[in-house]
Amino acid sequence: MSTQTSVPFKSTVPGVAVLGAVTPAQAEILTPEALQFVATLQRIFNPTRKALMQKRVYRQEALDRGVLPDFLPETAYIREDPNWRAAVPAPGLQDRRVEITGPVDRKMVINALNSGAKTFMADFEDSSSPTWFNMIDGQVNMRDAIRETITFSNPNGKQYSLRKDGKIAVLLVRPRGWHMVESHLLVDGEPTSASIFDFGLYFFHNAKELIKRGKGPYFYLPKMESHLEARLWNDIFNVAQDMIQIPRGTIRGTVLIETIMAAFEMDEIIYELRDHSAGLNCGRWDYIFSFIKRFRQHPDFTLPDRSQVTMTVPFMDAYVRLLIQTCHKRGVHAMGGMAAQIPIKDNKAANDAAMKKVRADKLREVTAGHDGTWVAHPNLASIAYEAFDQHMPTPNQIHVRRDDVRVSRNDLLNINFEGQVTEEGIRSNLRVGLSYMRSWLEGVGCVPINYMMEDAATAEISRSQLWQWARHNTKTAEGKVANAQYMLQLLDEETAKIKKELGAKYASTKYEAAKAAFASNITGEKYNEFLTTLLYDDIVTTVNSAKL
Ligand SMILES: CC(=O)SCCNC(=O)CCNC(=O)[C@H](O)C(C)(C)COP(=O)(O)OP(=O)(O)OC[C@H]1O[C@@H](n2cnc3c(N)ncnc32)[C@H](O)[C@@H]1OP(=O)(O)O
Ligand SMILES: O=CC(=O)O
Ligand SMILES: [Mg+2]
Repeated sequence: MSTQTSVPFKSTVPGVAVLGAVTPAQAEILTPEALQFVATLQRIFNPTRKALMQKRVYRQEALDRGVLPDFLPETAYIREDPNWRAAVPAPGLQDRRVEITGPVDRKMVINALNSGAKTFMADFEDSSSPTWFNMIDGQVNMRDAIRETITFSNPNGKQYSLRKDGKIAVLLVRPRGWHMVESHLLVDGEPTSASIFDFGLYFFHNAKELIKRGKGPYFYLPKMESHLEARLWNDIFNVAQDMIQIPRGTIRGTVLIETIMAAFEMDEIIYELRDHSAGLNCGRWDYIFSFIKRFRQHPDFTLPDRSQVTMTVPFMDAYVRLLIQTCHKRGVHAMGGMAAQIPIKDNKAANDAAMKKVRADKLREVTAGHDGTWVAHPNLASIAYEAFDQHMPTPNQIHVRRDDVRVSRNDLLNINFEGQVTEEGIRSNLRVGLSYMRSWLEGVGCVPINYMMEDAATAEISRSQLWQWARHNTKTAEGKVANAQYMLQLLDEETAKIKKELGAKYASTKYEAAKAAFASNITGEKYNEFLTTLLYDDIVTTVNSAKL
């Protein structure tokens, strides 16, 4: 834990080097057996991971040439077969009407498990800055949470422990996506896949304990772009279960459909994972990001201000409907997503307006047919319960089939709706991007900005919109051309405002580093696939130089 001193760690496992310093508690995670387990998965599966990442590059080249996505002809037999079903919901996952999410920080893990939500998605991904400390400490926190020994003493004197009434949320874990590596663990001289690192350590230490306690190792699987990427997870699940000798099919994974490419492969993704599937989730924020990213070279796919890209615009509405229909056809949960509004403490009227938006979002989800939803903050759980309890009397509504729904390729790509790019929209994206990147570089992956939750996915939207608008010299509502020069001028102005607000404190923040990285991302020239991979080297803190 944070009060302990971190020291270098020497691995005794052949071919495995730990380059991050650890506290004594963190060292308990890095047992030779656990490191060997992760190394085995890495050796078997990392080549496939890398090949799949290369496929994404080729696919982008085709998109840039104008080959837009479509349902795959070669997997039509999977989509068109009405008879196959995925696994039945695992113990503790039948009723998921309210799921709280949050980073793997010790205090927040306790608060989330105590929040009254049905489940808690502990997030190594969008809401975590993947510093070595955060990632390895998160594993300590997961281990202690599962064994119900987790406690926390806040420096302000407040003590935290788990509630004793048996109403602790069921745990699901979201490992980092396929695109990330963990540079503090080398296997045969190469950084480990961050997905394999997060999954492997969590699974190795906790799978049997979870089963003993009547649940299982449950995951959320982020940012996939194809059913072949889902197949990779399924293969890993099979080998991991075999290695610790638990039955195949014990693991459950809920896949976030949060890329435009995956939207065309929903059936196939469930099919690949069918013995391990716990359904799909509408990862709305990454989905918007992906839409902008993948179509960024096409001026006719330019979206208006971020605030105008709501869940009811045609391409978002189509994606929701297709996801619910697909999940229920295959007997699995169709989970909703995250409203970005969070409680506002110092302004009742503003808080009421924000809560009204959350309520409307949850009502939309439950009446559309979702089986549950996400909340970003414990105080939002009751609003989500209200909507789902009123409209979903059963533990889920998987039995409600939506065979009447027809969603075509054109529907998934339909951006015919009113909207504008405004100077305020540009400034808002600049402030979000700058402030979020600053926090991320300082080790915090989810922050309130202007009373909204901002995380890696929402910041990516802001960054990518600016890039796309500059790339196509988009005209603003005020009649300006939003080219690179304009973006950089507004970036200077917004940074100056922040500098003035913070005064002397500014110098001790990472704002300048954030600004430098941001500036190179908003001119419409070189596009980086992810902000997180771009910035990752800046948070790497290796202490051992040994590269095996
Ligand atoms: C696009 C996506 O991927 S969405 C999923 C990823 N995003 C998330 O998971 C969002 C997680 N939420 C958060 O990180 C936070 O709620 C924030 C950053 C948005 C707001 O945080 P704050 O401003 O600190 O909230 P606030 O001050 O109101 O917190 C009050 C209490 O609730 C706790 N809390 C707030 N959010 C959470 C949460 N999601 N889980 C557990 N506890 C929480 C705080 O730790 C604090 O506890 P304390 O009173 O014991 O100190
Ligand atoms: O992970 C969720 C999202 O909206 O992105
Ligand atoms: Mg996401």
